[in-house]
Amino acid sequence: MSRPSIKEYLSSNPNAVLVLDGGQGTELENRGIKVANPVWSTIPFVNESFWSDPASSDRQIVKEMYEDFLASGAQALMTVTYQASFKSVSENTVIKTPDAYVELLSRIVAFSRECIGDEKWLVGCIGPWGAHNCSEFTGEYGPEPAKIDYLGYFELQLSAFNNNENLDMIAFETIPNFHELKAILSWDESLISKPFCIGLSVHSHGKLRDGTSLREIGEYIKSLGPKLNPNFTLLGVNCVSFDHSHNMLKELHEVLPDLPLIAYPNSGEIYDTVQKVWTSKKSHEVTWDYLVKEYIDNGARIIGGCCRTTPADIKTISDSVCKHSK
Ligand code: MET
Ligand SMILES: [Zn+2]
Repeated sequence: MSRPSIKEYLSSNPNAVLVLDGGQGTELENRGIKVANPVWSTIPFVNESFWSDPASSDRQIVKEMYEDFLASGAQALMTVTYQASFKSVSENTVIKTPDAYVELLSRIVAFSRECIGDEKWLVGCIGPWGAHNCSEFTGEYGPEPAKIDYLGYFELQLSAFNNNENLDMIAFETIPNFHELKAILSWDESLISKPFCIGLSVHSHGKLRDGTSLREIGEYIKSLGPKLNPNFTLLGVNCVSFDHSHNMLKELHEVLPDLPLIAYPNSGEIYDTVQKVWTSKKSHEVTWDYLVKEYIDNGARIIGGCCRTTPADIKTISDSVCKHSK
């Protein structure tokens, strides 16, 4: 393997800030893939023609997306597996058995690795429990969120990713509910056996979608002390409001000054859930350059973009990271 462990790289290069890629799902949509279905951006991989037809246009589109993110300066790139839990895949596609599911994930990861080469870090993306019922931006997990079997939901995807040498890190993304976060943080090295990061889904007013304050989350993590899984590498926010994202990082950094943070907000556009379209209205009060500096000043070690951010955004981020990191 020609790249170092991402965790070791971050700890032995304390001033390094890595550039992540942008929103893969919406980028594939921009490039013509129809993602409006229960497995969202994973849909192209579910069709057998993706693998069997060398002229598959979806294959070409995914490849070109990675090429463009790489050319923009991304050093860590994510698999397109946000809505690819066993539940979502087995209930909504022809892939029904655990074996066939694990094979699907292994093919996706191998293909993504082929696209990005051996030098870059590949991050296995896992959406939240709420991704299967579209509650990741409300955090409303029903009357008894503490009783949900989070491990049962994640287990197969998690173990497939743990066992895949092509993956350098696992990312739990857009986590909107404190019970879910606590569950993930309770899993030891036998359950999460490689470096992992957690992106929180935070409302623009600065609280987790379920209303928990970021301070409370930080205090909770501190209270875990040595019980924390040593593979826990970064905490941060993803798919949050562009204009408010720096304040979220600041709050996390204040309470967890030694923990490396990760930030990848969305473009600032709003998703209209009725019309199922993104409003092109961006209310940018700040610029990427401003945000990147704020993120770095507040402990960010990985910076990228989430939904509706494009290779052009990643290029801007990458230039700002060069400018502001030491
Ligand atoms: C709803 S957030 C989605 C994050 C995921 N990494 C994607 O862009 O596909
Ligand atoms: Zn997103």
